[in-house]
Amino acid sequence: MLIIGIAGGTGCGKTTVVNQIVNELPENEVGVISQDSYYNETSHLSYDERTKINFDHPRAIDFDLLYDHLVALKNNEVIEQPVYSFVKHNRTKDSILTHPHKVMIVEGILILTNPKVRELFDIKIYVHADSDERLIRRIKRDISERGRDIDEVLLRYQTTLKPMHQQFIEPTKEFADIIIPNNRYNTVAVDIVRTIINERLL
Ligand SMILES: Nc1ncnc2c1ncn2[C@@H]1O[C@H](COP(=O)(O)OP(=O)(O)O)[C@@H](O)[C@H]1O
Ligand SMILES: O=c1ccn([C@@H]2O[C@H](COP(=O)(O)O)[C@@H](O)[C@H]2O)c(=O)[nH]1
Repeated sequence: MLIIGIAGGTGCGKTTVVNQIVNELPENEVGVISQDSYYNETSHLSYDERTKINFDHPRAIDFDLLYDHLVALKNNEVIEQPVYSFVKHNRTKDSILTHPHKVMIVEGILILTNPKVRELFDIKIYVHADSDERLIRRIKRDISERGRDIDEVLLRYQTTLKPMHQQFIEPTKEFADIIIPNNRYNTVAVDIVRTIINERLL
């Protein structure tokens, strides 16, 4: 199994890059794990308390579960990947049966911050987009897809997204084997990553 970690700040285009890679590979050979599925289970908190969580700090993520799931997949076991709701700020009661594949892609803002998880990656990729570009994309996406308004996104950006990005996310660029510049759609970089995957799969 080849495990690829794709990190980068919110709105940099990780999900988009993953989809571009996956779309060109045979369906049965690639699986995707999202770090977002591994936000801590917080049913013991009220909705208001959950809105105050700092979702951009590494301690918001259940890295132990993510690590256990990746090891299980490596051992050819099927896992139950939790499903997260950005509207409720919590895991739902559902899970997705995720089967091991020749290529497993793990994407998320903080996945390169955890040393144990980082060690499991055969290829580490960091997707870069400038912070103004990321903020614009985040505003548009969170309003249209995640039930937020402009004040919520801007307040969160100033209070947590920006400082956490500088403290935890941007520094993980140094762990990357490949950095994809993604201020514009970068099909050349995606082609290169796909070629590397195909070579490793031979
Ligand atoms: N290179 C790009 N240029 C313009 N918009 C992009 C680009 N990559 C992604 N987007 C858009 O930006 C938003 C955030 O992208 P997404 O892939 O969800 O980022 P991430 O997963 O890193 O948060 C989406 O609406 C997506 O369509
Ligand atoms: O309940 C939540 C949990 C997380 N977030 C934000 O999501 C992004 C990470 O997702 P990307 O798809 O990589 O953007 C992170 O910046 C959290 O702040 C949220 O808004 N609500």
